[in-house]
Amino acid sequence: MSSIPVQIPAYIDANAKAFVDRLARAVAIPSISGDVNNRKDVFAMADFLEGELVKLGVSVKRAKLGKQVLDGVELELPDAILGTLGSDKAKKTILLYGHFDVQPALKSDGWDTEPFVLTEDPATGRLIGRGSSDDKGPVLGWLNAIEAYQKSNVEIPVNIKFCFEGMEESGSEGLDELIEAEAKAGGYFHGVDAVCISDNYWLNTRTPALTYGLRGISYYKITIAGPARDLHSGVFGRTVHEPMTDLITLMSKLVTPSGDILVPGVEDLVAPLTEQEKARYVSLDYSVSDVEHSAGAKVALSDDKATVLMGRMRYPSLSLHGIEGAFSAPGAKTVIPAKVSGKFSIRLVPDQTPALVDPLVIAYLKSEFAKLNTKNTLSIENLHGGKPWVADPDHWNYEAAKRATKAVYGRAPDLTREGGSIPVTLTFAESLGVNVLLLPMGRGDDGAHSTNEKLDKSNFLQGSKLLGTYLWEVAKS
Ligand SMILES: C[C@H](N)C(=O)N[C@@H](Cc1c[nH]cn1)C(=O)O
Ligand SMILES: [Zn+2]
Ligand SMILES: [Zn+2]
Repeated sequence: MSSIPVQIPAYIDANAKAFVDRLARAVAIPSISGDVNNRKDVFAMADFLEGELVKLGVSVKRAKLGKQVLDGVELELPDAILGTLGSDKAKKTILLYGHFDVQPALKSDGWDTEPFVLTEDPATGRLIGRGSSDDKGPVLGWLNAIEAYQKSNVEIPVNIKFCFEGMEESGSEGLDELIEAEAKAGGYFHGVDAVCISDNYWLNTRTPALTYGLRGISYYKITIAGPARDLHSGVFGRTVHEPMTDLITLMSKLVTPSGDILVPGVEDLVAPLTEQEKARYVSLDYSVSDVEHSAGAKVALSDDKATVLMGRMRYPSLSLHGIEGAFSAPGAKTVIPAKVSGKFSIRLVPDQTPALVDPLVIAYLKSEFAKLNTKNTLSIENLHGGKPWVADPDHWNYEAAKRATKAVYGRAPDLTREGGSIPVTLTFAESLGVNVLLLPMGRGDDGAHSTNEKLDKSNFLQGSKLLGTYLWEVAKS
């Protein structure tokens, strides 16, 4: 069988500057889905992407997803962008999903450069900016690949459906319902043969990967309130129940410093490990120094590679994210905050689901709060959730991606499970009844969600070739 015509990768190399410039224009739009003040930017990013798709001849339909209440403000959810390119009955139809929203980023968080100015470091070839790796680079990678086919006068060998959303970093609100409706007969996604998502990362900085699992998530906000207003600690200290003291005590009961989850019953739901499965982690191209390199410090929980990998891929984790309402500015303000909210999430693995885990968490928080004998009040909210997902890595969709990886990178990919979450992955798999493949573009040290997020220019270009080659190979399956 034929290989992808050489003009396609050659076009990508020859147009590297234009592709990086387009990524810079995308990064410049601060499309932070979790911030009320940036909702207009998420819409601007949808407009930008729609414009770029239309230039490629994609027929675009914007799907309204309704409204949400965020920080007490009612907001329109960003439109999802659905698209179609090709409708040849003789070809397979591949659905591509990605997201155009990003995590928050402020220079003062510790960035070396402006987060929304894509900055190329000539020494390392890094393209630094929020969303460069997660997920604007990969989304534009699909567009680069399609443009390369068209400008090389090579027919795209599959029909393509697009589903790009602007709420992935905030729980994909509204998208499950859309996917379920559009999967039905006559719907936009009906007839799709397989799904491909480029929205995660290699395990390390050397080996391309295909990913066949994701952890789910349950995200909680617990609020403790008491005094009618913030108080002077000299006047009220040791005089009133302090919400911050209650909150810190409660949050300290959730997880041990070595990562064990203390909520009774949560770890018991985890599917048992088999020797066969353990062997897969042992064989992956990975070492503890890879996690230390990505984290930027020697802080791994274990010196054993398989234990570290399983901590990310097949065991749940509970992370404490932040406290809203607490004093956090510079200086030494002597305040007793009147109301504070702690935020934490649990990454879920088979056989855990939010429906099974949430009641355990809520019952435990209530019982631990009762032990504090405080007169303050506790309220618990579940901000969003999603189930874990695991696919068959021997499916033809994966076999096509393995061939594409070999063709572009000259080596076989690592088969990985990702510690992060893309909740709609399972929705696609279940409602369409097809295989879903995760085909990452960036490296393990990209720093998604972190300061100085980057995408290596070589990953952007080689990754665009990989996505184009995958479309070529999957047509042959
Ligand atoms: C893996 C993907 N690129 C990603 O970053 N997903 C987010 C999804 C999420 C869930 N709650 C908030 N964001 C993640 O895993 O954190
Ligand atoms: Zn992402
Ligand atoms: Zn993300």
